Amino acid sequence: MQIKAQPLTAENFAPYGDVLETAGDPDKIINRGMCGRFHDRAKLDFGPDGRAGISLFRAIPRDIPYVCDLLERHPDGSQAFVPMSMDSFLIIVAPDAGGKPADPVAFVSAAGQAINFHRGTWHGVLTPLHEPGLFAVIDRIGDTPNLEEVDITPVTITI
Ligand SMILES: NC(=O)N[C@@H](O)C(=O)O
Ligand code: NI
Repeated sequence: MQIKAQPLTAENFAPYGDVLETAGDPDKIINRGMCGRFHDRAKLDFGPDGRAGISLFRAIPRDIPYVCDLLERHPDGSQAFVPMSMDSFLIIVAPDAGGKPADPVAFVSAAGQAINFHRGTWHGVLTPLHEPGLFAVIDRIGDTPNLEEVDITPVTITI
């Protein structure tokens, strides 16, 4: 199967998670007028037994077309990917169909956008498209594995 990644927007990503971006006016002007705060823009969820963690990922950029043959989800918490460079990256998600992923959907972010997968969202692993592939990842730290992985029929993704 081949799919084309669509531009990432808050609307088209809403079934899967949140898009973090400084679009429009800030919610608050702070720091004596020197900073706009886009306040509380993601639904973070770490479950009753977990806690929030920030990790840094340095991932190898992928070439396009990109073949995705694995999806995963985190049943116990959300996961946010925040690029530490002004580069686009590839986001692959899929609706759930009886505990397995349905056909995937792909998005490509604009520079300056970040995402937060809601708890349990089927997704491809972090997929940078440019060096340095450096991201801050905010997700659940806890005692459970919090990871379900599923091999899928390979999907070729273009942009
Ligand atoms: N496993 C891990 O830390 N990362 C994955 O969850 C991922 O989505 O990249
Ligand atoms: Ni993940």
